[in-house]
Amino acid sequence: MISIKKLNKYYGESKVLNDISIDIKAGEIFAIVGHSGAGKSTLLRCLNGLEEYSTGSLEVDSKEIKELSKEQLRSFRKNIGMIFQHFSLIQRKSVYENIALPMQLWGYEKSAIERKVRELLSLVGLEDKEKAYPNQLSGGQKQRVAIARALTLEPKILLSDEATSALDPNTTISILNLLKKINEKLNITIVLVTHEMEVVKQIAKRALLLEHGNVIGIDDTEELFLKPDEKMKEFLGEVEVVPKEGVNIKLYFPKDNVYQAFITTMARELDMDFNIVWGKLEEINTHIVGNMVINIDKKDKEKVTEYIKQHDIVWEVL
Ligand SMILES: Nc1ncnc2c1ncn2[C@@H]1O[C@H](COP(=O)(O)OP(=O)(O)OP(=O)(O)O)[C@@H](O)[C@H]1O
Repeated sequence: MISIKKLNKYYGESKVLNDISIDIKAGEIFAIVGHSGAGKSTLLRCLNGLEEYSTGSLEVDSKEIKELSKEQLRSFRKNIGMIFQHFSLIQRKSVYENIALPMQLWGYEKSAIERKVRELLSLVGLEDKEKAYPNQLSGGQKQRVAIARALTLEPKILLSDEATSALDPNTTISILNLLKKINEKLNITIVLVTHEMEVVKQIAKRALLLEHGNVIGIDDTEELFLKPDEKMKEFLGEVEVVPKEGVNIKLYFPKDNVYQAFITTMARELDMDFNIVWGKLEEINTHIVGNMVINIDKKDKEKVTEYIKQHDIVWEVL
């Protein structure tokens, strides 16, 4: 659905996107992740034609964005909804009027607008707020209005630029659940930009890591967090503190394996004690995944690694 190849973007002399290549599939929830200034928003703005790219190709539905005329770009944007960190609602308009606005601008009939706005108010759970004004709403409610407004023209793609960054953790979860529902129910492709790893874990199927305009990783979210490579660890700021004595083995539990009492069974079967250095379980994309570091005596290394190899466990010696 979205195909980006060798995309480069300069602001004057400064290169802010360097040789970006990604394919985003229809119906996917895809995250663009990075620290401040990485180029996330610039990439998102290239996606909806708000920003021009310098070289390379960016196709949406097999159409090269930079080859679209002004008129074509206008109808292209109809297919792309966008939500922002600070909601961008019009303060002097009611919830109903805010949601109705894009359809009014495109000249839809009043009855069609009314039908659509009511359907969307129900989808985002704000049926009782249609007469309220933005300053009478909480942050989460404002974002729900913005989401409804972004969906009025029935876009195929929803772009989200830090849409939960101004919200508290519980409200963030409820907005992410709403985005998941929209993705499943309306089959809308969602591309979201965020600097929050929790957001990526909760919602994204795949993620792209950006740093200073460079891609430093792109993979399934579970893979990225379950078995981070050195760059990902650096990106996450994770430092692994392990004992200097003995051998430290890190075990990665895939989603189907996590509840199995692997460690205790191994201890029993090998008749051996282990030190558990640390371990963590995480929910990624509704799956529970985890990893654990054990510390063993040097003399037991072969026995333990042989045992692990016989099971469906990913592991490494640290
Ligand atoms: N209009 C502009 N003119 C010149 N430089 C710009 C412009 N917009 C962004 N930049 C620069 O491009 C780089 C990437 O900015 P961008 O806003 O895409 O990053 P980001 O990852 O979205 O960061 P943040 O999360 O802080 O918004 C930054 O160095 C920024 O200063």
